Formats: sequence, C-alpha cells, structure tokens
Amino acid sequence: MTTIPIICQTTESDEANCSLVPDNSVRFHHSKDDVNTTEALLQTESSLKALNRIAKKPPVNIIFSDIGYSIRSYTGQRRILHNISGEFYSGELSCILGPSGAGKSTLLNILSGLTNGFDGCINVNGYERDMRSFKKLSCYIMQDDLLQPRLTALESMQIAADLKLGTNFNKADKEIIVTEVLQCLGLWQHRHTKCEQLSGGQCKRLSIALELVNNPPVIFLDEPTTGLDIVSTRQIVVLLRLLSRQGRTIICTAHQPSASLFALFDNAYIVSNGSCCYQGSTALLVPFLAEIGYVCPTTHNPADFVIEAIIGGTTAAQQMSNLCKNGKIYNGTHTTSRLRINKIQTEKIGFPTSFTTQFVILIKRMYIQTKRNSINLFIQLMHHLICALSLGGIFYMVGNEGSTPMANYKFFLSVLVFFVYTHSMTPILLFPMEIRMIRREYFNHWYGLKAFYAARTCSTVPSMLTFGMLYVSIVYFLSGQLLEWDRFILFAIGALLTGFCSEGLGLIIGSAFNVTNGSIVGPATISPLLMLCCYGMGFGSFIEPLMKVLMSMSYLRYGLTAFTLPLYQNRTLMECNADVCPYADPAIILRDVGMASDIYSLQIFGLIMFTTFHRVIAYFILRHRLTGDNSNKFIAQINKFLKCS
Ligand SMILES: Nc1ncnc2c1ncn2[C@@H]1O[C@H](COP(=O)(O)OP(=O)(O)OP(=O)(O)O)[C@@H](O)[C@H]1O
Repeated sequence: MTTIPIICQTTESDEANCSLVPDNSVRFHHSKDDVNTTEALLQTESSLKALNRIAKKPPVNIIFSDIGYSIRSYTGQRRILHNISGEFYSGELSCILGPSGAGKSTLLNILSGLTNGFDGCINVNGYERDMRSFKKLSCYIMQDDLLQPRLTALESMQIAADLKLGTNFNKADKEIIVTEVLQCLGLWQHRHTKCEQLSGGQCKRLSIALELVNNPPVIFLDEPTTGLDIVSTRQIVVLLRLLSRQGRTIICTAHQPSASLFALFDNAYIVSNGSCCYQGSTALLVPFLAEIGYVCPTTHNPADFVIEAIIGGTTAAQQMSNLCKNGKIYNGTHTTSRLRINKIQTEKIGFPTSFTTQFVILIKRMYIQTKRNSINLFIQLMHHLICALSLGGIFYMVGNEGSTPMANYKFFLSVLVFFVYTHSMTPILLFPMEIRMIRREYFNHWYGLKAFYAARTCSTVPSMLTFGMLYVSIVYFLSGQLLEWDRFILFAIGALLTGFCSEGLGLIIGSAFNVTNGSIVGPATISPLLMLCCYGMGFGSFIEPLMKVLMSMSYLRYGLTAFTLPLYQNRTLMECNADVCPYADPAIILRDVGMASDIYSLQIFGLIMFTTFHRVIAYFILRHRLTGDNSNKFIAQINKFLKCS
C-alpha cells in the first residue's frame, strides 16, 4: 500500500500540531502555482488562528444509531438505508465510501439535516440533535459549486461575512477573517477573479471558504473531489485534513479515492446497499478485511479493494456488515478528543443578521449581478425596442380610426400578450437555477427566505419599469392613441401591473417545476387565461353569467380591461375615414367587448390582488421546496406529484 506517513501530535487542546510528510513513493508534478497553493494550504493550521479566536465554536461529536430511510415511488416503498449506526468525532476527517447508489449521499443528507423523515436517532455531543442549534454549528457544501457567477471571490467572501457574522463582529474583524480564509485556502491571488472564471478546484475551495467564515465546527461535503484533477483533489483533501485538525468534525462522501488520498482520511464509513460494512480508522481497514478472509495485496489500494469486494458479491458485504454490527462497532481506538463530550450551549435561535440587513445585502448583490450582466440588459433592451417598433408598425395609427375599431382592440391584446410572455417566461426558465443556487446558502443559515424573496421581488422592479415604460411609450405613440397624459399613465399602469402579475405566475411555475416541465406548464397555463380574457369579443352584451364568473378568474381580463377603459371611456367620437363607421362611438365598442359597465379602479384592484396571490403562492412553494417540510399531508401529496414531474 502506498501511504503518506502523517505525523500528528495530538494535544489536549482543540488544535493539533500536524504536518504532512509525503512518502518518496508518491510523486506529483506541481506547477509553480500549485506548489504555492499547497504551501499556503499547509500553513492553514497556524494561519486560521484569528478565525478560531474571533469566531470560537465548541467541538461537536455526532453519534447516530439505527438510521433507516425509505422512499416512496410509483413502484412502491423502497428501503435506502437499513438501520445503520456510526460515529463521527471532532478533530477527525471522515469519508463515507461505497459503490454508486449505496446510499452515501442519503446518509450525508440525513446527518446534515437536509433530509428528514428517517427512523433512528442522531445524537450531538450526547444529546438528541436539535436541528435549530445544529444548523448554526454545521454547514453543508454541496457537490455543485453554484457560486454567484459575476461576483469576485473577495466580494463573495465579504457578502458571506456580512450575512453570517452579523453585527457581533466589526468591519475590521470581518476583514481579518476574510483575508485570512482567502489566504489560507490559496485564493488570495485570485480574489479579484469573478467566480465564473475560477477553475474547478478554486471554485471548490471558494465554496469551502464561504462556509468557513463563521467557523462552523461541523462540515459536511458531498463528493468534494468529483470532477477535479489529481492536484486539486489532493489540495482539497489536505485542506480538509488540516481544518479537521483544528477541532472540526469533517465528513464527506467520496468516490474511490487513490491510496495516498485514502490515507489522508482518519476514518472511513463504508456503505453497501444501505448497510454499513465498516466503520473506523482507515489504517485498520486492511486488518478488518483480513479477519473475514479478504486479504488486500500490499500493491492494492484498500479503497479500491474493499469496493471491488463489495461489488463482487453480497457475501463480503454481508460478512463485513455482521462483523461491524451494521456500524455499531467502531474499529479503532478512542483518542482524547473522542471521549470529550460537551453539551452545546443553546445559542440565540435566529439569523445572525436582521431581516432588513439581509434584505439590503441581498438586493445589493442582485443589483451588482444585474449590472455586470450587460449582455442580458442589452438583450432585454433590444427585445423591448424591436417588439415595440414592430407592433407599432403593424397597428400604426389605428387608435383614433372609427372604421377599423377591432384593430385597436387587437392592439391591446398584442400588448397584453407581450407583457404576459416576457415577464412570465423569464422566471420559468431562470428561477429553477436560482433555487439551486440559494439552496446551499439558505440551508447553511445565511439568511431567511422572507428576506431573499423580498429582495428578489424588488430586484426586478427597476428593469421592468424602465423597459416596460420604453415599450409602452413607443407603442402608444405609434399606434396613434389619444395623446393625453392621464390616459397614457392609466394605460401604462395597467400594462406594468400585468407584467408584474405575470412575473408572479412565472415564479409559481419556476419554483414548482424544473425548466423542462415549466416551459410546458407555463404556456399551458397562460393559454386558457388568454382565451377567457378575450371571450365575448363582438357580443359583449350577451356574455353568459357563468362565463362572466370564469372570466373574472383570469387576471388577464383585468389587464385587458385596464388597457381598454382609459382609451375609450369619456372621449369624443373617433375619426371616420370610410363611408360608414358604426363603431365611431367608443361606447359601442365598450359594449360589444363586454366592458361597458366596468370600472378602471376595480381592474387595478383585481390585478393587485392577483399579483399578491401569485407572489404568496410562489413563496410557499419555494419554502416547501427548500425545507422539504412534509408535515402537511396535502402539501406532501402535491410535493410527491411535483417531484415525480
Ligand atoms: N428521491 C429518490 N427517489 C428515488 N430513488 C432515490 C431517491 N433518492 C435516492 N434514491 C435511490 O437511493 C439510492 C441511494 O442513493 P444515493 O444518492 O444516496 O447513492 P450514492 O451512494 O450517493 O450514489 P452515488 O455515489 O452514485 O452518488 C440509489 O439507488 C438512488 O437511486
């Protein structure tokens, strides 16, 4: 076996003096930058002193027993984890290993609190895990490094520090922590690089750095080395090992690490088919296997050997599981840190920052992201300009023409369709990705959902107002509507509110469905609403009562009426450039489209009510999606349907 001897001097304190001495047999070809980065990483232990001093946290030991987990699918109930037990301790780096589909991520998700609804018990420092306080002590670094693409590494860290450290730390302390963490993780020289331009390894290190700013004593990582080259993989594992030496409990899943990497982990937790096959020191895995007759040749990587043995047949997995009693028996010796059990002091429950602070920081972040996405702004500008000029050209000067009355009504419908599709399709296509991005931050307790949602709602208002007003001004003028300020303003209010309401509908669909399904559900939802909104065109006085009720359920009807009323109510006869103009009187048009008795203010009220309704529904779906709360049976059923979809 190829090993890297690890010289560790464990002391009574949380921190251990530790250095890594690579075995001569292990050779890596580092570039100068890699060497510098590794050197920086190797200094982590001494360099994170300010972080440990300023944001001191207690050590945390996690012991779980008889964890079982099942999932329901169309084919029935399926058991994923079979009453497994285990323990993870402060000051140690542990990896969860196993073949693909064994249940590694499921176990990690349960331990971190991301997945609920399991059987068994999880104890933290000897007491049953209280998720509210545990969340404040732990962080979860997901497999996808979904970072804010247009922020630099430094800006991302500053925002993380502002959100996670709160007002207990002054600006200078935050700066020290940010600088220290970036330096220690080898990111200082890349601090001004935008996240979208960082390499895979740098992204992963930044993901760790972002979570380190409040010094969580427990770090969960889902496959932190997937997709990285050997140098970056090694850097990450060395870094994790050094972070664990400062008293942190670090648990990650891994896919068959190389022998040298495997030796860097203190403990391995091996899962096969939902059962625990081994739990204990990585150094004792080979003797453990030998006990049941599986002798790992010295030239073999023990991690590969054990996985091959498990995959090769159920006997090995069964024997191993029996020998370690499904994780109840720990193979190794207990160190001082293992025996120490501290009750976690119940910290103040809640977020480190107030709603207002979170809102301000988040809206600032969204503003920077939008401002730097100049291509997106340009596309939006061109979209509004081209559509406005085209529509204005098609319906040129129809606004005061009594001989073609329905042309103007069709113009209103076209404006309506523009606002509906422009503002609903954007969140349908983009919000699912945004949700994936905020999932990590929300789960890691950076901010509350209300603050995020409020900031998200307000962040689109400036661009919607600017581009919307530009569009309305062009089409209003080109289509030859009455040039009176009050009519123009009322028309614009109707258009913008329709856009805002449609965005809410898009948020509902975007938070409930993935992009593929959302792009089908979106138009499928809008089509009947459009049909209802223009029902009665030409026979407005004869709309059936039932249809009137149905039409009132389409917010688009309120939008269309809010366009029509300001331009047709209280005006003189329209111009007539033909022999006969039966619709020169605007009152007749209003009668024949079924809007004769409608009141403008009620349409605005209807649009506001629908906007509120859409936003509230979208908020609850989003909350449910992020928390996975299935306590309400009705919502659980909807969630099941949505998951399957
Ligand atoms: N929501 C779900 N619906 C259906 N099956 C699921 C669900 N979540 C997990 N599974 C199944 O549970 C099993 C364990 O999944 P898990 O993601 O924990 O495996 P893993 O060991 O992490 O695999 P990999 O290394 O390939 O990521 C797999 O067979 C997977 O198909």
